[in-house]
Amino acid sequence: MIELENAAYSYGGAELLSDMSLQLGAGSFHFLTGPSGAGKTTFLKLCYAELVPSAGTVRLLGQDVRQMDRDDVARLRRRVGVVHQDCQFLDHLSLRENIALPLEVSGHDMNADSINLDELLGWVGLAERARALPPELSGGERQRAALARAVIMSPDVIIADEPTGNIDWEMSLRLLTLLVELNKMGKTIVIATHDLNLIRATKAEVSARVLRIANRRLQLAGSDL
Ligand SMILES: Nc1ncnc2c1ncn2[C@@H]1O[C@H](COP(=O)(O)OP(=O)(O)OP(=O)(O)O)[C@@H](O)[C@H]1O
Repeated sequence: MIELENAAYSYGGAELLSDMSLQLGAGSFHFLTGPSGAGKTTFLKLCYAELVPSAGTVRLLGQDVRQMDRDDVARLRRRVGVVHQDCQFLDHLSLRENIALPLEVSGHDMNADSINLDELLGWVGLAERARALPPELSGGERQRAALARAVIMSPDVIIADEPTGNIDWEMSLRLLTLLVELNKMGKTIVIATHDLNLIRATKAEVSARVLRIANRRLQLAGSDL
């Protein structure tokens, strides 16, 4: 699904991530940890072709990101769902409209479409909040809405950047349960998190690999977490 071969990334000439080689296979579940500023968000952006490596190669769904044109990137956006760290919404649209936005932007006929928005809202526990405006939502509701928006196109890969950043433990577990469910449906999952307890709590549910960024390198963390 995602392959890195000696990939590196530099901001303004200073190398932040160096010599990363790794394969994230179809249906795999990966956590990504590392100190603040280590480059987790940057790594994820390389994984969903928001950034292009400054050296080496990143292949997403078999395609070299450096060789993608705008159409390729647009196609790819439908197959890779991203939960962003700040989960921004359009404040003047309801929660339901925000979640449906990726469908509308990609020209789906909302009436003819088989995707059941109400079912998705129910799955993330937000059926009752469908008409609420984003500023009226709690942190946990926003995070679950962001997940619903990321999966509405039925992507093969879901990349989540600190999806439990601003929510309590119980809600974090609930959100993670949703991601585990998606993985059991065959989706490839990559989650950046600081929260090692969350990783530990997931171990019983799913066979996840833990990646760590340290000293500009990507490493596989040991089993001592
Ligand atoms: N667009 C940019 N231009 C220049 N430097 C940047 C840019 N984006 C990020 N950086 C720098 O790259 C480093 C890594 O940032 P990144 O957001 O990838 O780290 P992170 O591990 O996700 O951090 P956190 O855990 O705090 O979210 C930081 O020092 C950041 O300031």
